[in-house]
Amino acid sequence: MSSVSRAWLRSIRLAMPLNSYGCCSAMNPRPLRLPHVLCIQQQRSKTDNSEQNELFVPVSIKPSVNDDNINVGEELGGQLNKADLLRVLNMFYKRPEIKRLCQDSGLDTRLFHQSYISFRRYCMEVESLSAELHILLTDIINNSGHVDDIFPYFLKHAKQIFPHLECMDDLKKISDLRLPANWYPEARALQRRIIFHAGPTNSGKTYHALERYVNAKSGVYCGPLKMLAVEVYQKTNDRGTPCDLVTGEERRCADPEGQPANHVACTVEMTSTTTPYEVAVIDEVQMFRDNSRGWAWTRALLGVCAEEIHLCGEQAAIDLVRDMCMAVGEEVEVRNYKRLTSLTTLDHAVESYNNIRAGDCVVCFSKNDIYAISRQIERRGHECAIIYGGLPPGTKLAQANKFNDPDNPCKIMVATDAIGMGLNLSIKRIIFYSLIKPTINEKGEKEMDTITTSQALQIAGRAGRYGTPYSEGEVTTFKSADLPTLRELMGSTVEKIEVAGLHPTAEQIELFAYHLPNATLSNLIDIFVSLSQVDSAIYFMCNVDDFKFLADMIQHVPLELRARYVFCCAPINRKMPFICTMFLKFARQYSHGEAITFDWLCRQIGWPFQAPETILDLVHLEGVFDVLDLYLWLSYGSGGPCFQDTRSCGQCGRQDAGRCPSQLGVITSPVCWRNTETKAPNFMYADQLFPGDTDYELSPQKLKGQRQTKASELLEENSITNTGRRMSASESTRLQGSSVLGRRIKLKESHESENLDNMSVSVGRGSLTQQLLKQGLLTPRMLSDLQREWASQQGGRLDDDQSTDNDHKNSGSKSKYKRTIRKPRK
Ligand SMILES: Nc1ncnc2c1ncn2[C@@H]1O[C@H](COP(=O)(O)OP(=O)(O)OP(=O)(O)O)[C@@H](O)[C@H]1O
Ligand SMILES: [Mg+2]
Repeated sequence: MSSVSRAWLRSIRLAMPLNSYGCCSAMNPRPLRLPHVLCIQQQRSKTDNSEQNELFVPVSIKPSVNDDNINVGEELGGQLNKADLLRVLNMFYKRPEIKRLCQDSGLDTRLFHQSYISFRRYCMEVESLSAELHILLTDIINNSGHVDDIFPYFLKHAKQIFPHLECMDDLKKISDLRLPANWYPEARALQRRIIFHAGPTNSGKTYHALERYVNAKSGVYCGPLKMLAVEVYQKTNDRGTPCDLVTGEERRCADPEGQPANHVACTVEMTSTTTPYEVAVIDEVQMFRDNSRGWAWTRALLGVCAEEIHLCGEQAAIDLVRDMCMAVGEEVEVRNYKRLTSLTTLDHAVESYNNIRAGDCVVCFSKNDIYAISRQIERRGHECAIIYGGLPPGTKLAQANKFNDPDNPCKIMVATDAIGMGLNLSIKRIIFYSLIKPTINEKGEKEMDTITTSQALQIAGRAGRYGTPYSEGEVTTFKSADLPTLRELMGSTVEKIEVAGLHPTAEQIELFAYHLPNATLSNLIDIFVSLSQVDSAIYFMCNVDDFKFLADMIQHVPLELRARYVFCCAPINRKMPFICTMFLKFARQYSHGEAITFDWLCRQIGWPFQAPETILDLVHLEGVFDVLDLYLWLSYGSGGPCFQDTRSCGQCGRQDAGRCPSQLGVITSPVCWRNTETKAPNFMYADQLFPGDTDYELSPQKLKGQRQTKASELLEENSITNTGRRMSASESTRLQGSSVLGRRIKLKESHESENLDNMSVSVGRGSLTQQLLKQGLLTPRMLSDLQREWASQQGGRLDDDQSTDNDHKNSGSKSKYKRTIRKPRK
């Protein structure tokens, strides 16, 4: 981690007084909830100025060129002796009076020292000093002037290399985040009705809010996950209310002509704060406290222009919502709900893969575990649906649909906590494979920590959903040793949510850049965070590490600040080098004004590619999917903490900028899809940077739709499950030594109980069977007939062990088929 990041982290530690997750709250107990005015705090005290000052990087000063070669100072006062000059300057530096004067002018010891070094170098090296300074220095050397008289010249120099000294008050004003509600004048002009649907998981909170939404004249649903936004989009359209879908990477219009519908289901980051709605639903509002995404919920609550706002979430967030709304004079009506079905914590762990049965969902927190668990389950003849964060949304949805489909034999799910919020899945029993989740700490190090009560309850809450075949949910662990911890978590109540996230907006950063034109974007963010003031009784500054990481990565690429800001908001996994490389390439192409065509993209990602054969191939493919997602995200230029807050599109002047088809246009004028003069769609202009294949007749939405389809086809076809099945033992051997991940996977595989040779048989067979089923060449019935026929040809009888195996009882004929074919190979 760079020293800047470290400094920033130090500052954010100070800046986040009461993070409900973090150690800060332990060190710094939360003050009583006092009226706002009383508890507004500056994030750090004056004594912390030195930490702030560390963030300011001196600007190098180029000496002015003396064109006419006339050195007036030298002509009047004679040439300066360098040794004498150095002596005088050092004398100046050592004077305590000067130090005091500097301190009064905002120069702490560090800034004073840096300013002095720069000033000394300037005086010693410059071709000709200003006449006044030259004469003053000559006088001091000749004992006819006082060394303190250098101070005004020194201070002028210091202000040149540290421009913030001139505008500290302005910077503090810009970074004053104490009244975030004032950022949304449209919302403030309304008298909004706020209804909080509070209760445990599966209590019908979202259901009741959505009932109101669907029946309203217009509405926006703001969800925490793309999957949830898609679920609402589909359900709303199914009920005959046209509804659009807006996520960072995707736009779907209910209307074939692309006319916006009155209803929109979006991810919370995409909420428009300028479009008026009758009803807004903001789901999973306990996410206010999320360290990286919390700002999006805060923005949605404070900014959405709706007559009625329905919030759904944990009871733990009620007080916080009340406080936030009280500040703007809005009352909160709370509706409490009870869980609709039972959820029982079992008193025994699962312990063996043989005990996994239909309706089970095994939850783990690492991709390696996903691979290992799904293989073990598939080896026992069960098909698995797999959901984890890194999978593309389309694939996740397909997996969820497959699992929920009563006619699909796939009845076991392996998932990470990506399923943990709001989703309705046909799960009978949640099995925690582990209760330890890796997290990245402040120093960027990986830490293993037990999941929080809220996480445990949210994940467990997926079992026994109302309206599914499993009306009684169960939760347990895989290992017996974890059971007491789970019981403790399940018996705890979620801690009150104290603070909601905030994030600097593009406008604020732009104003900072105006005052500090030489600072890098990452540095501007550091300074902003460090200077900012928040009402710490209610708000905290979200973590901006990812933003800064991307800003550092593209710092050397010449970009306008707004475009740079858009790039840095891209939701990418910075741990994937391939994605980072592509991110840089996108930024470079953009900077050169070169079109980022789909053909160009395909060349970069090596399209068309073959189906992955090893886990490393698969990991790479996931990276490719993310790159396609990034491409789509950039082509919409969406997301980011402030984009939809722009009052009107910079290019076309459209007021409802949140719905402007080219959201990037709202921010970075070069790619607005409308012609500035005529306000007519301007496809050439829009397609300048993210054009479609060749067909400029299509609207940008359609072009993007095409790419989206192409992308999701790739994603679908090459999902992890297919790859997992394709992989054989010999193939996985090739992973050995090829990367850390490869080595880890190899290690895991070598510990797996069954031999890999067997796996390759069943795995390969599964894949062919699936293909045949998919192509319609084989029906499930034909398959079971075939299995029976084959079994009888092979000697017909299942051995005793197999016939009593629980797996077989639950998974039907398919598992028998696999066991039977293994025997001859042995
Ligand atoms: N009154 C109802 N009539 C019919 N179905 C309902 C009713 N209430 C809830 N449901 C259904 O029950 C399931 C769970 O409800 P819902 O998703 O609203 O729960 P929730 O409280 O929002 O849960 P979570 O906290 O997990 O998001 C959904 O499939 C929903 O459609
Ligand atoms: Mg819900």
